[in-house]
Amino acid sequence: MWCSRTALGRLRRIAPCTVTGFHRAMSTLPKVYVTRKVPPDGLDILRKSGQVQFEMWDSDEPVPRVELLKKVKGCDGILCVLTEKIDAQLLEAAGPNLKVVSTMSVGFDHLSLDELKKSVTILACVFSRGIRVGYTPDVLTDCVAELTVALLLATSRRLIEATHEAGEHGELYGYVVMNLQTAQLASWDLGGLVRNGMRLKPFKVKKFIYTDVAPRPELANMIEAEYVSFDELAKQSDFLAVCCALTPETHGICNWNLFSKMKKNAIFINTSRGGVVNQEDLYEALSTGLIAGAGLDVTTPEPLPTHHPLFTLKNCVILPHIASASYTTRNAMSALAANNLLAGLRGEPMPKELKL
Ligand SMILES: O=C(O)C(=O)CO
Repeated sequence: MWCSRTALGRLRRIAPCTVTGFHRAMSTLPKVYVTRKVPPDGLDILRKSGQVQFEMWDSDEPVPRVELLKKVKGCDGILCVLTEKIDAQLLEAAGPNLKVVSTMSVGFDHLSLDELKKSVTILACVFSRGIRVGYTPDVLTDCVAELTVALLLATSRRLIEATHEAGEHGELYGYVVMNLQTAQLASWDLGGLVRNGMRLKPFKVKKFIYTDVAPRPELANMIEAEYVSFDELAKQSDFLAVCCALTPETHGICNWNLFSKMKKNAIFINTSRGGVVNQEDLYEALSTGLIAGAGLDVTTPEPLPTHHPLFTLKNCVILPHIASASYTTRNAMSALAANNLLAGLRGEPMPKELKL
């Protein structure tokens, strides 16, 4: 269904055989495909703008690739989420009208940036695709930090395991874990450490440490975090929370090299992207007691197949990528994604544009 705001402010289906003035006006509006049932605030912005006609994959499940390739044909804009690979094949399917890709996510590893800025040859003329990209940083960081803390506590206090024991035991006397008061909490994304650290400080964490491309004392001072090398980070942390973006540099960085340097009591948390972890190495580390536990909000692939070995481990808590899943946050993300899209189509600066 292609939709826009009518003169009466209502959505209507375009009947191809009844071409009225209204329909003619509609057909000149830029076409947008929305790849998921996005929360109401974003949809309202698109509808009320009167600026676009859009069709939406009206489901909480990802749009099948074949359908997506069909639907983007001739579109001026795409509003997507992180399950959609925006790559050469998709850009080819969309065709030369495509001007804006607006992703409702802070992560953009599903977008092939090289392809988006690439030059293409059409009828012997070379054109830069010049596609602009919007994304949604900041509006989800509190929600993600909240989930990171929840996952860290659930994993370290073995809450999921404990719920299964509750029917059989009173006080589980042998069930002891390390708590936060004696712990050193680490991350190699300082922004993430600060956001998580501020929430965990009242738990009386002993020390915060981080590594990054370089020390960032101003931000670090907010929680008195100490800059250490990657090796020291691995050796010293009791809790290691990964919050960095997935890039060629961070791909697979959490591997045997890291796990083998960590403490036996260490808890590993990942709320960034599954791709930063070598899952075979993580399985080995968890199943041989090299580290104590892992809490993963993200995996490769997503969803992780139910027969995956990580699911057999009691000391691995796996969630289905829900870090940003609160009503307020998802609405804010959808609103920002819609505003990015509309600004991009008007040729104006986007509220949050990714510089390509
Ligand atoms: O927005 C993103 O990139 C997320 O992964 C949200 O959890």
